[in-house]
Amino acid sequence: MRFTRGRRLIIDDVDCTVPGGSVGALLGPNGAGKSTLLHLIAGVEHADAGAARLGDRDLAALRRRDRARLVALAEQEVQDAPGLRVAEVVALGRTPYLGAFAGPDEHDRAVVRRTLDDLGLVDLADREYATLSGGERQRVNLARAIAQEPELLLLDEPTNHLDVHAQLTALGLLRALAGGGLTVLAALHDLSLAAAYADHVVVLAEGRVRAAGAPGDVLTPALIREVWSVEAAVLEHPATGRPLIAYSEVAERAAVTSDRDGASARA
Ligand SMILES: Nc1ncnc2c1ncn2[C@@H]1O[C@H](COP(=O)(O)OP(=O)(O)OP(=O)(O)O)[C@@H](O)[C@H]1O
Repeated sequence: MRFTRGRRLIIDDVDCTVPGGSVGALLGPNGAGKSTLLHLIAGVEHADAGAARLGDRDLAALRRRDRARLVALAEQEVQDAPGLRVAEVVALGRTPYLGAFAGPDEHDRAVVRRTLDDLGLVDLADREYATLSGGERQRVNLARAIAQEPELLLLDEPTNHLDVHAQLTALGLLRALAGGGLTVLAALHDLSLAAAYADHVVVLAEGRVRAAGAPGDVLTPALIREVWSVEAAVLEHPATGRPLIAYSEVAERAAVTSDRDGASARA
């Protein structure tokens, strides 16, 4: 997939795959192109070349409503919720399933109730969305996307603003949903959190895939130094055995080269 803004190449022949029914983490420094890639997959932006596929379906070729039944995108802020209460914002996730003049049916209401419960939002259900704290809003945004019951769930920094308990709850829920067949792709900045919850990581740098694969294979000190310009040790979590990244200091900033030979995904 390729995408330019004006004359600037933002996404440069990115070719990556997230296995179905798994949690994928999209990693990379600020400005790497993570949000743009999520927008391209979700159909919010349109690629100059290439396509995002879910199985063998070209997502850009689908009608908007059909695509919304397959793909949900949760961003950090919901802009279109003036005066809406939390339960109403979450119920917006059911819009792709409603008939032209029909209201929500029992299944729609049950999905909203269950999702509010899963994300600890029952007590906030009647609160106005605009009055929520940053972390509360983040959970509502996530709930709205989950209530959409997509096959592919795209999340832009879903743990931003969340306290540790809420982070683990949200990522644990995503893992459970992936166990039921949902495919998740989440842009994350916390490498240890990604390593703890993702089956597959894709590292973007300057609009290109720098590496992709299992977290333990990809997140090496050398790659972290090269992509983020930070010195880090990669330890083993004593309880889970997952990679645990311990940063030590800022490294001299290395130029990201265009050599992609070392990448495990074709870029
Ligand atoms: N509307 C826009 N106009 C011009 N450039 C843009 C626009 N939106 C994004 N960009 C540029 O595209 C590049 C990729 O941005 P993007 O938001 O996808 O990065 P990101 O990896 O999500 O970054 P972050 O971690 O900071 O959220 C950046 O250089 C950004 O400045």
